[in-house]
Amino acid sequence: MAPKGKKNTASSTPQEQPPKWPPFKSLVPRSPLALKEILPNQIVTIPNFWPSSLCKTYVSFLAGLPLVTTPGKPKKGEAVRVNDRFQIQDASFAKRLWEETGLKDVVMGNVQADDGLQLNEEIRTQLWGGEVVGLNSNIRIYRYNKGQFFDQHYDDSNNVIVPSSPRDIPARTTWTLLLYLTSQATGCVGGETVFYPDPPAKKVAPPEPIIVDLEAGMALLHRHGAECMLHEGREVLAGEKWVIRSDLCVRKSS
Ligand SMILES: O=C(O)CCC(=O)C(=O)O
Ligand SMILES: [Fe+2]
Repeated sequence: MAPKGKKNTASSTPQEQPPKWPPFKSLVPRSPLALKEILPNQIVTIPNFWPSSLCKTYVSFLAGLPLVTTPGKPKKGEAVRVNDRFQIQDASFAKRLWEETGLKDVVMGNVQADDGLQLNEEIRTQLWGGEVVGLNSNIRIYRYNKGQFFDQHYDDSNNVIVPSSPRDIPARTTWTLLLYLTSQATGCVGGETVFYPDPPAKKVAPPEPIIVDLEAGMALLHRHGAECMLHEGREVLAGEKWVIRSDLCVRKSS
């Protein structure tokens, strides 16, 4: 699946001081979230992960952060990414996003809506690529204005540390997490995330791409690293697309 090149390794210098992120108080109490399978073992979504009120609060807040426009010309081997970005190492926000939003419960199968993907322990471990221990502290915020996009690329798996008590956990990232804060309903046209399955054999026409339309408050998870599918963030045609990005982390086997 993921050959060398076109990797999403571009990074801006992480900011020092974490922002004062708005609270998630509108998320409790709530009914259980559901995992929706888009492509087996590759793409799942969590519809209505955040209510639109929280998305709106976040977009207003994030617009005040010092976002940096990425250069149009990437370094060798990097995907063309034209958007405004803010990046921060924030273990405390990653922990809150994991534990206080219902994400941990739905990913670990502690709570599961009846209409969601039902997984047993073994299949769950296989799906996520190990024992999930939290989210990557590397939090990325993207804003795409009209004309901006993220060209076709693969996402890398990275070795990370997930802070924990009594001991920090050596981990690696296995799935990308994208949380969409805007959609057509908020005036954003275009900007879909599109996945390109590999053709089943050489000289065979590639399967239809999988187009995921933006939904404000929906989270999308997709497998990355060696089995990452080629994907892109399509050009935004009107309005603004806002995304919060992190990754699922699994315990590194020693
Ligand atoms: O913004 C999108 O739809 C895609 C983002 C993406 O591919 C990434 O963060 O690696
Ligand atoms: Fe990506």
